[in-house]
Amino acid sequence: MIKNICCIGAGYVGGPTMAVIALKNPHIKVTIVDINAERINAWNNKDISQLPVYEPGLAEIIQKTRGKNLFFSTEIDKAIDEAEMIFISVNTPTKTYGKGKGMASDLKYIELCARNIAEVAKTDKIVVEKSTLPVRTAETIKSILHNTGNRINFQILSNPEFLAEGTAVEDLLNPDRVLIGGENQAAIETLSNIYSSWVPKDRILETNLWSSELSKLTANAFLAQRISSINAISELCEATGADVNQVAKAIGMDSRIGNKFLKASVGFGGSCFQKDILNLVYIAKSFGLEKTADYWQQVIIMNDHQKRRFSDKLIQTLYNTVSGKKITLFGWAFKKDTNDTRESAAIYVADHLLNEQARLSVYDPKVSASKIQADLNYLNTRSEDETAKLVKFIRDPYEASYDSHAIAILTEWDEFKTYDWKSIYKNMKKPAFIFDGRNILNKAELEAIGFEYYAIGQ
Ligand SMILES: NC(=O)C1=CN([C@@H]2O[C@H](COP(=O)(O)OP(=O)(O)OC[C@H]3O[C@@H](n4cnc5c(N)ncnc54)[C@H](O)[C@@H]3O)[C@@H](O)[C@H]2O)C=CC1
Ligand SMILES: O=C(O)[C@H]1O[C@H](OP(=O)(O)OP(=O)(O)OC[C@H]2O[C@@H](n3ccc(=O)[nH]c3=O)[C@H](O)[C@@H]2O)[C@H](O)[C@@H](O)[C@@H]1O
Repeated sequence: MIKNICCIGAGYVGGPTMAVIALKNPHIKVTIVDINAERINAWNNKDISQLPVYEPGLAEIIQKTRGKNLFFSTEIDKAIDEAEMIFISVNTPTKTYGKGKGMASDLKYIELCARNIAEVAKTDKIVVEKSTLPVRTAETIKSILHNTGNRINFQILSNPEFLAEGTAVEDLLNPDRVLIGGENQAAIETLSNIYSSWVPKDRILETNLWSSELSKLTANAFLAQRISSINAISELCEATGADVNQVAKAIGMDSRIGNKFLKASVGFGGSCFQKDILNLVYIAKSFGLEKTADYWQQVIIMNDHQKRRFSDKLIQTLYNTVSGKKITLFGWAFKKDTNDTRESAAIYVADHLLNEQARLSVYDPKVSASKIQADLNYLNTRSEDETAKLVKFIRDPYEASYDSHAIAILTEWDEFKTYDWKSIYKNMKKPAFIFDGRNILNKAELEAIGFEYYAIGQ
C-alpha cells in the first residue's frame, strides 16, 4: 500500500485535489511542491482565509489535514525522492511562441517535471498525469523517464481532473467518475485504491492511456460547445422575441439533451475551455483533419462573438458612445465562488469599453484591485498608467455604481441578487441601464424601479 505521495504543482487543481486525497487517506503522507515560493507560503499561511485558492469548503479541509498528513513545500527533489507516487499537476497553457503558437499546449513545464523526476528518482515510481494534456503526451514522459539509464521502473498513468472551480471540493468529494488510463494493471489498481477510500468502485473508470488523455479534452470541448450553442440561440432569441431561458428550459427537459450547462451568458471564461479546444483543434490539424478542426474552432469563434456582441450592445444602447462615461462592472471572476479570473469574459468586455474611452468602476467580492490591473495590462492594449487612470476598483458595490451611466453584470455572484436596487437606481445617472450578462436579475422588478434592463437572449 502506498504511504507517500508527492504532487508537483500547488495550483487550483493540485491544492484542492491533494487536500481531499489527504483527508480521505489519513495513512498517506501527501506533499505538494511548487517552484513558486510565494504560493507555497500562502498555502502554509496560519491565517486560513489567506490561502491562494478560494473554494467553498477548502479552508476547512486544509485546517484538518495540513501539518498532519498534508504538507506544502518548495523542496521538490526531496519530495520526489521520498514518494512512491508522483502526480504532475502543473500548468499547460496555450503556447505563446514558436510552432503551434496560439493553439498548441505548452508542455515545457511537463517536460521539466519529467526531467526532474528522472534526475532525482532512486526507487520505482508511479507517475500520474493530472494536468490536462494532448493525447499521446504520456509517450513523451515515458521517453524522458525511460532514457535515464538508472534502471528505475516508472509506470505512467493518466488521471485527468474534472473538477470545476467554485465547486471543486464538492466535485472532488462526489465525482461523477474518476478516470484512470494506463498500461500496467498493478499501477492502475494502486491509484484506484487511493480513490476508492471515498469513491464507489463503479465510478472509477479504467481505459487505455490515449483514451484517458483524449477524454479530458473531449469533455471540455463538449461542455464549452453547449454554452456556445445556447449563446448562438440567444442571439436568435433577441432577433425574434423568443426568450433564451424559456428555450433552454424547453429543450433541457428532453432527457436526451439534459438541463445542465445551458445558461446563456456573456461568454465562457476560465483557464481551460479555450485552451483545451484550441489544443484539440491543433491536434486535429496536425493529423490533417481540417473539417474536424473547423468544427471545434467554431465553438471559440462563437464565444468571442458573444463577448463582443455584449459590449457592442452596451455601447450602442448608450447612444453609440461611452467616451468619458462611468460604467460599473459587477463581477470580474470568470464565474461565481472563485477568485480565478483567467480568460474571464469581464477582461475582454472591459478592454473593449476602454477602447471606446469609457471610465470603469469595478466591484468583485473576491478579486483584488491589483489582479484586475494585471489582467488588463497582460493584454497590452494600452499603457499601465492609462489603465490605472481609467479603471478603478471599488470595494463597495453601492459606491462603485454611484453616478454611473450603466451597470454590466459579468459574474453571477449570488450577492448581486440581494442588493437594494432601488437605492442603486436613485444614485445613478438617468436613464439608468443594466446589462445583465448572466441573466440573474428580475427584469420586471428592475423595470418597475425605473431601470432600462437588457439581458442575454431576451
Ligand atoms: N483550473 C481548473 O479548474 C482545472 C485545471 N485542469 C488542468 O490542471 C493543470 C493545472 O491547472 P491549474 O492548477 O489551474 O494551474 P495553476 O497555474 O493554478 O498551477 C500550476 C502550478 O504548477 C507550478 N509549476 C509549474 N512548473 C513547475 C515545475 N517544473 N515544478 C514545480 N512546480 C511547477 C506553478 O508554479 C503553479 O503554481 C492544467 O493542465 C489544467 O489544464 C484540469 C481540471 C480543472
Ligand atoms: O478542465 C477544467 O479546467 C475544468 O473546466 C470546467 O470547469 P471551470 O472552467 O472551472 O468552470 P465551469 O463551471 O465549467 O464554467 C466555465 C465557464 O462557462 C460559463 N458557463 C457555464 C455554464 C453555463 O451554462 N453557461 C456558462 O456561461 C461559466 O460562467 C464559466 O465562465 C469544467 O466544467 C470542468 O469539468 C473541468 O475540469
